[in-house]
Amino acid sequence: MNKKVVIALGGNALGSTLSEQMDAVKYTAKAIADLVEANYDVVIAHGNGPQVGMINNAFAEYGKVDPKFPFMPLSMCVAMSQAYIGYDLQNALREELLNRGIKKPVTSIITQVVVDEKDPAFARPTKPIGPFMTEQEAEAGRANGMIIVEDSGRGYRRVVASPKPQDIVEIDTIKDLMQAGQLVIACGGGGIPVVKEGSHLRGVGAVIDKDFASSLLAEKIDADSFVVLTAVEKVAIRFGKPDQEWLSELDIPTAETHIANKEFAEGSMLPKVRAAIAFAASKQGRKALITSLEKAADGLAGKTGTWIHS
Ligand SMILES: Nc1ncnc2c1ncn2[C@@H]1O[C@H](COP(=O)(O)OP(=O)(O)O)[C@@H](O)[C@H]1O
Ligand SMILES: NC(=O)OP(=O)(O)O
Repeated sequence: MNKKVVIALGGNALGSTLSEQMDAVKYTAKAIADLVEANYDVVIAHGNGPQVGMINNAFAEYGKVDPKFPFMPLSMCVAMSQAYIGYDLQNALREELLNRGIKKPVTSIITQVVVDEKDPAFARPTKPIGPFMTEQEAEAGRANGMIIVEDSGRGYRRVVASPKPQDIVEIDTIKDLMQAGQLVIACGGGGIPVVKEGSHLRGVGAVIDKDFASSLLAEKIDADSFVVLTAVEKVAIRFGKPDQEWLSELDIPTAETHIANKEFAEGSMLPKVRAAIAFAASKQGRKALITSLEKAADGLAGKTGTWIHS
């Protein structure tokens, strides 16, 4: 039986602009097609930080048409990001698989992810979205009600609430499509954040971390492995320092110690390690891998990357 793998694609797999994305997805499709050829049943999730901010900004004009929405709601912006990233990714994958003689339908699922309205994350926005800004742009954004923070000397960036994912509404559809042999793209941008109100699902203003949403997705489909693909081949301690040490494996207690020692940067490596721990802790034998897009196949073959296990 094929092994089930959930892949979380980071920013380098998609780029930040439309033209970067169109090029990046071709390269990304090759790395994923390699996994399909190696007989993994793959489900793909992806980020949307730059894209969801860009969509939100682009809709600033819309407020003039419909004063009820001075800003396009973030839930709507996440839905749009899922659609246009999914569209590019789906077509790049379809073409790459066809070129290799593999007949496998590729489908993007508009995915809603349930969050808790009482999640403390709503009171403490931390998720950076959109482009970097100058000080003047940041001032203008603040005047429009945005929360904008300075990002470690690199400029200013808008931050929004990022509640933890609780449930995946379309999970049965994802499972059915996998069962039917399809390559599924789901939980894009962490999923459209919704709260349950009886039978109604109400979109809320947040962007869920795609690493946490993909970890939950991996749990729900009972994946053999959860794989976070980012720009580095391995996780390091003392990252960027002269005595930096790349790690090939991490058990959960050691990972927790490194977290307590602030070895993993908040907003970049920390959520990945936490999401990997969540999957590895969810059931005996489950393992998570953090590696680069280029090394995905080698990583799954046990040759590289950082493996997180119980
Ligand atoms: N301890 C660490 N080990 C390895 N990389 C780290 C570490 N701390 C921070 N990083 C940085 O985190 C980046 C991954 O985070 P980010 O770029 O936000 O992810 P994404 O691929 O999801 O867009 C790496 O490329 C690396 O520059
Ligand atoms: N939603 C999300 O986590 O996007 P990024 O990975 O682009 O930050």
